[in-house]
Amino acid sequence: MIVDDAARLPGLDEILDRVRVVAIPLHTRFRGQALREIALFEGPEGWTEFSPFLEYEDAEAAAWLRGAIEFGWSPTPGSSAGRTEIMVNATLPAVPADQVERVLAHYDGCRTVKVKVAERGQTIDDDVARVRATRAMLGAEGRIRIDANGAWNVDEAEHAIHSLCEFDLEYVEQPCASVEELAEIRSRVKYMGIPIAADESVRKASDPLAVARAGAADILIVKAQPLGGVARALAIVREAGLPAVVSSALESSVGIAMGAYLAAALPTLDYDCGLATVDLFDGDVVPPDQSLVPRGGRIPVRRPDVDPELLERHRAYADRIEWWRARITRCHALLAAGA
Ligand SMILES: O=C(O)CCC(=O)c1ccccc1C(=O)O
Ligand SMILES: [Mg+2]
Repeated sequence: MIVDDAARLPGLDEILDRVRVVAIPLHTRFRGQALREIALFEGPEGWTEFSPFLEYEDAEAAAWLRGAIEFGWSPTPGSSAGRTEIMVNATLPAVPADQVERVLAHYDGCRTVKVKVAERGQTIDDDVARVRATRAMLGAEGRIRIDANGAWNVDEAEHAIHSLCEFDLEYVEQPCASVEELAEIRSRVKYMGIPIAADESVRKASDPLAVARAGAADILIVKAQPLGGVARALAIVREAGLPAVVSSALESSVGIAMGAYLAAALPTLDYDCGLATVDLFDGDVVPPDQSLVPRGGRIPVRRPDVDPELLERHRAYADRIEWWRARITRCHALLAAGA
């Protein structure tokens, strides 16, 4: 255990009495999904979000519940260096090149774009066309990072990085699935000066520090909710001793706020954060003046107020609400048992 979790675990009823479940449509499919289901509840410190993806097992989802509880029940994390705004990147799903302009038009003023690559059913030519179109839109000064979500083997990753390096990549996120493969691809492309970032190898690993210990990445991607909260994410960054990029998990403005506080609390923040994904939604749970969609490439560091009317407008169907209540019950039991 790398942090003492000072916060007590609230009782299950305390959570279930307050939980609201919403389903928010996406204007562009992401991870194959066109609808995002999210559970929200209000703790003594404010609203918080629990939104592990539907297919995740309870053991993994329980870490997200720990993160959600921390944000609702622990004092709001303090900011480092007086940061009150966070610079964020646009996130571009693996769309055809002719849709790049339409999707990026949703993001106001982002100088950095993360391009999703290696989508199942697509080829490297699709990735090259998408990244080329992104570079054409951003101009020479924009920053482009790519994220393969571990889909390539080492040879595929090497070929892909060679094919994409002409577009000047800031870093390559999770090109391969395992820590061993990451270490191998990192050493193969080191001469090109393109850093390797680890995402799933941190947030899905039984040991989030293994990737740093193995020298398998140059950069850590950290996400508050999946890592069990801001305090745990900060501890991982501290112990890993690597530069960190704060990202998120396709959350509403409430979950994004958790990420904004993590970004604000980091001692150094050299990279734009993956906290702009509310722009992929057709709807939110907070009023427009409270929203954490980026303006001028930045989001504010604050807890947004939830709008009860929007909770109602996006309310999930009764069977889905029951499903989420059962999931919260199981994950709470895992946390209570010391998971
Ligand atoms: O980092 C970003 O730009 C946005 C967040 C993002 O890409 C993401 C969102 C949901 C699930 C997985 C991922 C990912 O980084 O792989
Ligand atoms: Mg990623």
